[in-house]
Amino acid sequence: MLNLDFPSVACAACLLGPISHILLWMRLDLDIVSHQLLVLANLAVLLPPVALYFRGATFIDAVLITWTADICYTISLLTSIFIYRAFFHPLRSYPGPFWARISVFWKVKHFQASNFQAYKVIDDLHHAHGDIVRLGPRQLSINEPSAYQAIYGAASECRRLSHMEHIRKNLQSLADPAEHHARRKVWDHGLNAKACQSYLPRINDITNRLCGRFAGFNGRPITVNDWCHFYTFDIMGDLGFGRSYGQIESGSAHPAITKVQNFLKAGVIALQMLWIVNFLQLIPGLDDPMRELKEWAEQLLKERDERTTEKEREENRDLMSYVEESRRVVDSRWPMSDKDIAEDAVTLQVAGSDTSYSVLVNLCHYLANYPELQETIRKEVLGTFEGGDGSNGPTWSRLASTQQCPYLDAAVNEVLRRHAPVPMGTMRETPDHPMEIAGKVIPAKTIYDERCFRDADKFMPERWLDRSHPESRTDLMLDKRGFVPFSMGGMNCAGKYFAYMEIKVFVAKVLRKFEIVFPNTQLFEEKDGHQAQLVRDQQLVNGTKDYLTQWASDVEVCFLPLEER
Ligand code: HEM
Repeated sequence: MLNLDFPSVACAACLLGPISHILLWMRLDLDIVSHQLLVLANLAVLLPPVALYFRGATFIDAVLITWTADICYTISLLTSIFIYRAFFHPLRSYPGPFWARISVFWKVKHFQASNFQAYKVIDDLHHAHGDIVRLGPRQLSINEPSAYQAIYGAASECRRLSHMEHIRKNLQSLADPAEHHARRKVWDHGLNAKACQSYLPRINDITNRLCGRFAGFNGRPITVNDWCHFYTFDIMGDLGFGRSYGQIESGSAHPAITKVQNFLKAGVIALQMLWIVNFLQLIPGLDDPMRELKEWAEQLLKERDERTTEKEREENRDLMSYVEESRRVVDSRWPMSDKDIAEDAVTLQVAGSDTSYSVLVNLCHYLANYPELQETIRKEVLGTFEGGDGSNGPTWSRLASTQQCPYLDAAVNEVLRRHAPVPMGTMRETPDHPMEIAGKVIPAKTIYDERCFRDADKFMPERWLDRSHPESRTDLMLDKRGFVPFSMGGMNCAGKYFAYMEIKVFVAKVLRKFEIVFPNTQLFEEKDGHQAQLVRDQQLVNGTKDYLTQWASDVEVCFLPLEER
């Protein structure tokens, strides 16, 4: 019979904890190797008892000694991680909640407890601890505009988190700057000013259809959120695959899109613990809405190829026709499969719709809440339509002009400032060596979250007006570098131009046809004045959720038809 020395095994396991922490665990990216580690952990529980049994130990003794070793090892490893993260980690001098130093679970718990208003949790932390806060074991949040260039700028050494690519590989998750740059060039061709203008007739057409639906409500109150979602997704469907999702016509959400939205709700938590996503992906049959959307994107691309000839697609180019070009033009070092193209198609759908939608919802609120602003913008946009019945839409060069439509531009920017569609911004990681950011040396492999305006919590488009404008309030603009809704640098939003176009065409067409009012405007006007406007604005802000992209508060308004002008 094999003699087992329990105390010696327990002592050896306790020693192995800190040694393996220093030599192995601190060097591994746990988000990437999590499932291999899970397999190893299972083997560590199952194999030793079998080996010991065959070497003559009793089955009970073999199991007990393995469990003793596993438990001692786990406790000593966790203690070592705890002591290191709390007192010896290179980020130890940065302030923040104690438990946030120890585990990402602190953040996850507080994000969830805030009812998915993570930006408020982060804002409170900055008020309590200053501009740089330790938000996780190896994560800092930096609320200092002078740092943005160093973190996101084109010359920055910071990268996207490499483990994102291991979950899903698409343009938006690519960490390698060279591969990203090669693929991004193609997108830039499809989303530059010239290309966007070629999409204008299709955007006009979809906006006309939306206005037709609004007219059908005959001034009855509607919650605009769904309609703005239908609008932005239908536009992306049409421009992506040459086929709208038909949501404006049906008045109901496409099932695949509902799935994506549910997925994004979980995404804000999943992003903090990508190792869990790795595990979940291993479970066969587990519902994966993104996979479903990708398969469906592949199907739509196939149908589009069958429906149209290459020549037709070349004559009537849509966004996906540029993305598909990646296969031919991107360096052979990074070959692209049909699945990669479908991944990019999904990126286009989500990045292009779930962002602009919230800007439209919030704009509807402000236009209804500030009737004078609405009338000013209406006068501006009416001057951009040339004759006819307006169905061809406004002249883009006029609509885009900050000289001709200064308040429209200012209102859109003010909404983007106050209600960033990607509320927490995007994360970056320092390189393999420490670097200086905002006057501080930030250790290697640190992850950032990000976030300057007088009366920052007030909706004041005037802060955006050019100095030469009589209503300009440039005194409210302290540091424009704090305005980065589209991020910055070579990995910034590819669809910025498109987004401004879509939003401004929506406003121009809607204001030409309707007056936007709250259902109870009469009541408000009699009872209260500016104070009530501020209260309503604050309610709008308070109801905003962060599901990776912004989930706007419900906005109920009436579209009262105007005499054709
Ligand atoms: C108001 C609307 C929008 C906002 C605020 C916005 C914001 C953003 C942000 C913050 C990013 C992340 C950049 C980073 O990683 O640093 C991003 C990426 C991206 N956006 Fe937008 N976006 C908007 C609309 C659009 C539209 C309409 C499209 C497409 C037509 C689009 C396409 C993309 C793409 C393709 C990426 C990935 C870029 C890359 O990785 O190179 N976005 N956007």
